[in-house]
Amino acid sequence: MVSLTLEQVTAHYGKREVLSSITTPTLSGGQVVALLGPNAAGKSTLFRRILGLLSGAGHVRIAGTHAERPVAYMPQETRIDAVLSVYESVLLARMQGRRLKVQPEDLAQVDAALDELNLQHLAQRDIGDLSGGQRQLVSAAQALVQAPDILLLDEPTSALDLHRQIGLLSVLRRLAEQRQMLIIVALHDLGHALRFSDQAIVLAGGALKACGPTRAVVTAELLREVYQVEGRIETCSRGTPLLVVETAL
Ligand SMILES: Nc1ncnc2c1ncn2[C@@H]1O[C@H](COP(=O)(O)OP(=O)(O)OP(=O)(O)O)[C@@H](O)[C@H]1O
Repeated sequence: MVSLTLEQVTAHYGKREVLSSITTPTLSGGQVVALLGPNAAGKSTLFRRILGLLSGAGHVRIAGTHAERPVAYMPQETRIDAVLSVYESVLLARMQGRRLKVQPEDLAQVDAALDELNLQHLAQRDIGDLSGGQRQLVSAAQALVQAPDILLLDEPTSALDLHRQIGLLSVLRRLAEQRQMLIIVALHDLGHALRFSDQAIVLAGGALKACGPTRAVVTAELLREVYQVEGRIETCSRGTPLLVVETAL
């Protein structure tokens, strides 16, 4: 099974160090990990560092994969390319780094990604004509279609309505289990993190504040210290954790 371990990982833009010595326990496939932290905490930077797009000290150790490209990434910004249809853009994402000749398996993966995210009805539309939320789902499909062992998604629900936020996070949770993928998803909604993630990594000011089971990590103390918000976590009658926010400090 795939696993990811960060050992004293740093990252810098020019001379400015943005991540300071991040070390995590080994994160294994089959689970969803929420990457949490306030604006500018370093979440996107950590994703870029894991992908090898930024340099820095320490080690990003990935084990248990034989895939040519084990990690797929959905960036925060969704690019627009008006000359491609949705189907073509997802196929293009699939073909990156592969043979140029499209195989039946590639087309099957495109259909599967579009089906998973309920995007088949948009398949022939120009990607530049889509709404912001539709574009965000297509971007998720472009990452999913690569059938990675590790999937990194940077705020994939920020443009989605509530129904689609829950839909996407439910799909991710199921796929993590079915495909034994390790899915790391940057989120600002701590309620979603509590409901849909197994583990949480919390960054603040480029440093690791906490890493562990989400319910143990997302506490009233964390809300106060990291988010400057007074609140509490309750459990509803069905056992689902609920975030109750009282006031910003
Ligand atoms: N390309 C860049 N060049 C220089 N500094 C950058 C660059 N990208 C990000 N930074 C800085 O690195 C720090 C961390 O930014 P990052 O985008 O990783 O935060 P984040 O946790 O993803 O934030 P948000 O929740 O607002 O998306 C910030 O201080 C930011 O200004």
